[in-house]
Amino acid sequence: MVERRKPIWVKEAIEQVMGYKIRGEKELISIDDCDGRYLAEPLVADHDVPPFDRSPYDGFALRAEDTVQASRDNPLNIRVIDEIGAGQVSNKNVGHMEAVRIMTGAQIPIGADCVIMLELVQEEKSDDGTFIKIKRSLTPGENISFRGEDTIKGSPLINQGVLINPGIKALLATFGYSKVTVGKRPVIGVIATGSELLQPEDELVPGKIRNSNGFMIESQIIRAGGLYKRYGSFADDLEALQNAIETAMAECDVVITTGGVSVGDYDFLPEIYKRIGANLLFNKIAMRPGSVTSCGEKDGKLLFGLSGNPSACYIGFELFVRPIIRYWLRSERPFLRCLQGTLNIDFPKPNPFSRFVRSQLIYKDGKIYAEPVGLDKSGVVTSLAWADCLIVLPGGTRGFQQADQVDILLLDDQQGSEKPWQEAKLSKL
Ligand SMILES: Nc1nc2c(c(=O)[nH]1)N[C@H]1C(S)=C(S)[C@@H](COP(=O)(O)OP(=O)(O)OC[C@H]3O[C@@H](n4cnc5c(N)ncnc54)[C@H](O)[C@@H]3O)O[C@H]1N2
Ligand code: MOO
Ligand SMILES: [Mg+2]
Repeated sequence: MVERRKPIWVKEAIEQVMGYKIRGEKELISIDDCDGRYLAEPLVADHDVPPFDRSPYDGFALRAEDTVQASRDNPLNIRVIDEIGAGQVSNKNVGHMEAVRIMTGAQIPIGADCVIMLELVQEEKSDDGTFIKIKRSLTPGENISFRGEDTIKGSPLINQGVLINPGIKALLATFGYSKVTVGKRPVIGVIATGSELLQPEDELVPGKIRNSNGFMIESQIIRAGGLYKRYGSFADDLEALQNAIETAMAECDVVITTGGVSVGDYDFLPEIYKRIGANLLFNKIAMRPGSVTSCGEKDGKLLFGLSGNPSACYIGFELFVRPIIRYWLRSERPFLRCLQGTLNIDFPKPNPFSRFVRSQLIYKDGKIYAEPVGLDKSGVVTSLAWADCLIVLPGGTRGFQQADQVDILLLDDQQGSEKPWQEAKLSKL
């Protein structure tokens, strides 16, 4: 008699997994290597930016009070007493009816309180020196980028656990972080199971397919911010598989297998959980696809048994493994971000369980829509390539119509969410 498994809610499965979440260690790395990494300490401005009052234009720095009488009919002559480019500092004090020729980015000289652009003055050189003719008045502070106008010393800028993007990298350089403290990446072991599996370079032969899940999971690990360790694919051989899993559990922070978790004759994962003495957190979840997604814990480490069906495998990773990786990387927002939007087409399939539909986001007339992509079957692989979100359709519903409001989980988003999306429990388990 085949065992009957008791399903649990997705929300509960996430809670069970997060019961074993771990914050990873920190490491100090070169700024050159920080792309794609997560800040392990908050970034605080340790000085004002800009650090001095500076000119935003190529022009002349002068005193506004000297220009009060200037007009088209009454141009005033102002003596140019110095010239500075960015990086230079004038040692002259700008006095009455004096100006310093200044380039964009240069520090405003003492005495000056405004800048006029080069295009707005006429420059005249004579034996008596260089003068500019000013035909308009200026106000104090005009055309000055003030010290601290971007950010002031002590301002919190970026939280820990945030992905270092090009803008954050610019801040690291601005504040002198030639080395940066980031979260050490968890090493996730990846094991594909199945006697039908070939390598990408292998020719197809009858009955066999290429291992796509292994590569997909590795890519999902990278997207989540972790490191993968590839153990390759294994035939459905209990002893060999158990060996590989035990080795991976010893060498990695988390281990993922794909395939072999259901009730088939060659689905050996359930037996392996028993044999290695893992504490089985769940082996059935009220969701589609991915209902067979399993997870065990051994000595504080998680062993995820993702489905062999590509779409189920993909979704199992995003819902359960991703938050573990993001939490490890010190994120305060490890879960998928959820938006509410409008279903763009009918989806008539009834849902006994919560359904996660591979979909694409669409922005139309200022509103958010989502539309399923490809065939909605667990064994389908192609739709994954087009999906940038998952529409969540609650279980216990009889299908959905165009214009219904739905929850949408974002797949490529880096911001994340503090909490998992709110699962609607409309059906009975
Ligand atoms: N009698 C039942 N049969 C099945 C049930 C059930 O409840 N009772 N559940 C079905 C559901 S739902 C799913 S999902 C699958 C899960 O199967 P497994 O996780 O045991 O995976 P496999 O049997 O090894 O493979 C399933 C499918 O996926 C293909 N596969 C496997 N690994 C890969 C890979 N690395 N890359 C690409 N494709 C892979 C494999 O060839 C099979 O076609 O069980 C249902 N059956
Ligand atoms: O777990 Mo299966 O993917 O529900 O189809
Ligand atoms: Mg199976």
